[in-house]
Amino acid sequence: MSRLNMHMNHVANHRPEFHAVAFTDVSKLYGDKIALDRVTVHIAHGEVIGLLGPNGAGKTTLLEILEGLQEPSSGLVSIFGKRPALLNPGERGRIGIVFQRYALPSELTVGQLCDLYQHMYPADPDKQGLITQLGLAHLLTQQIGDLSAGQTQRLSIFAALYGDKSLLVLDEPTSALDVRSRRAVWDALLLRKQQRNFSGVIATHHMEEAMELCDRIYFIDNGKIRMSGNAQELLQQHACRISIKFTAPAWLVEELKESLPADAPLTLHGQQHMISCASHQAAGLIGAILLLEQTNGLRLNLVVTQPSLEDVYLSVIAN
Ligand SMILES: Nc1ncnc2c1ncn2[C@@H]1O[C@H](COP(=O)(O)OP(=O)(O)OP(=O)(O)O)[C@@H](O)[C@H]1O
Repeated sequence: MSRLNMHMNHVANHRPEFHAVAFTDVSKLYGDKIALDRVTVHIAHGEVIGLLGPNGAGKTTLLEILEGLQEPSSGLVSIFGKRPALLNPGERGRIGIVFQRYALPSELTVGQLCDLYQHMYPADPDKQGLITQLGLAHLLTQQIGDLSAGQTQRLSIFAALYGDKSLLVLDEPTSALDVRSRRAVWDALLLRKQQRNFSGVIATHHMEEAMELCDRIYFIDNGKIRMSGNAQELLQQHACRISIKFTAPAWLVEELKESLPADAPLTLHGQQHMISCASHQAAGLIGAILLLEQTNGLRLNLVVTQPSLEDVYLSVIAN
């Protein structure tokens, strides 16, 4: 990295206005419950981050602070260089939100709400395109109060994406969606991202969603950030183990056990045996099993599984 880049990074880390969102050393207490514990998350302009963590980890609390619905107990929060409470209506209008508890006006029809958004954001030319992409075209005359949970969620995503948005704050935006609708929403988000280059923060329980949509992923647990990076970095930082699964008669398993390294345990899962090993051990062990298969004329149904982001997550959260 050049000295100029290093200097710019240093300045950016200490000047919140250089980030779209700066969460610096933020804690939040509900009574004596610590929901966020000295959390620092900086989101660059045009960057979308993912928040992954178990139920009660603090994801919604972080998003609610960002939205100005909660005040932090300590620490600094800024959006485009300002405290959330000090944003003017115009600046607020450039934040697209999907919240679990955010209700749309149930007495309007879908079409009326979309028209209202067109009126609020007259410069956005693509109302019809977004309606079609999000699978809302056949629902325009339906009252919002009569929509299913997934249909309501797709309409909330329309409301978040439509208009000149600079920041998206999405809390489990596809939790109620079927597989096809979820992918349609991802496509719509990625397309708008290409066109608008907004920043964003997405809390989700879907690893695949985080990998598809986010430039960087934060694992949060018990109010603390445990790990962050892009998917590749997270996999590399955390040396996860490879699993080698096979079926074999007991005598062969006993034979194999004698040649296994002490740190590559063999366990039985139903009918399947599994060896969990470090990546540098995998090739040798696979070779040994294939040799046993060949010399004994057996079919051992060997399956090798590389660690996934979900494995990293589970192991980070378990620790
Ligand atoms: N208004 C509140 N009053 C008291 N405690 C709260 C309040 N809101 C959240 N909490 C607590 O703070 C912690 C963090 O909750 P939060 O809703 O931020 O978790 P989350 O990561 O979004 O969980 P989930 O994945 O289940 O949505 C939890 O222990 C929760 O019980």
